[in-house]
Amino acid sequence: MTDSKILAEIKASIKTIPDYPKAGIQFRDVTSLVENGDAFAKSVDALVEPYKNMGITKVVGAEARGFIFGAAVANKLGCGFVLARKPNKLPRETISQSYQLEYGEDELHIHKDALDENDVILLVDDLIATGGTIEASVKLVRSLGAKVNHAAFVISLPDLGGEDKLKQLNIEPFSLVSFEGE
Ligand SMILES: O=P(O)(O)OC[C@H]1O[C@H](OP(=O)(O)OP(=O)(O)O)[C@H](O)[C@@H]1O
Ligand SMILES: Nc1ncnc2[nH]cnc12
Repeated sequence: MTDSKILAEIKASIKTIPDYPKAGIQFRDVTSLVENGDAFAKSVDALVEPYKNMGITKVVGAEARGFIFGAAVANKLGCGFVLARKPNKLPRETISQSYQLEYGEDELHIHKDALDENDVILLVDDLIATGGTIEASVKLVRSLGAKVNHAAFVISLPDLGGEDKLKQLNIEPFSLVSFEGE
């Protein structure tokens, strides 16, 4: 368990931008955390901690902010990192899944040969809001036969219901900091 003082430092490093990218959205900007070397290192350590002895074979992270933390967590766990990318970015054969966001809709692709039934996956992203992105990632991973029951985030926005959606998919969510009613 990461110390609450460290978690408070991590939270304080995240800037909030009102009305970005649309009116009414409180944008929780993880770039300000990543720009702070100490907060970035502590965030990655805290994300890795619960998964050290869980037999994770690969981390999956979604473009673009999921790449930052997903790759760092995979490296610390000593496993591979699989990129879930927006359309027309991956060169080999892919499968795809469309999804809704807090402020739009999109589609994620994953290489068909990146995972198989022997893989145990940890999903990593910077933030969970509606859960649309991570639900699409769960569907992609499971449709390739890999096992996934855990997802880790730096930031949770519980008011948007994403963590509840994940529990219905039999995914245990874990997040470092939460912005609720703020
Ligand atoms: O829980 P959700 O409602 O799906 O929202 C969370 C997702 O939204 C953001 O990504 P975005 O699609 O804005 O793309 P980016 O990483 O390229 O900025 C964020 O990095 C998460 O992946
Ligand atoms: N409110 C928010 N802040 C930052 N990233 C987001 N992705 C979806 N909702 C977001």
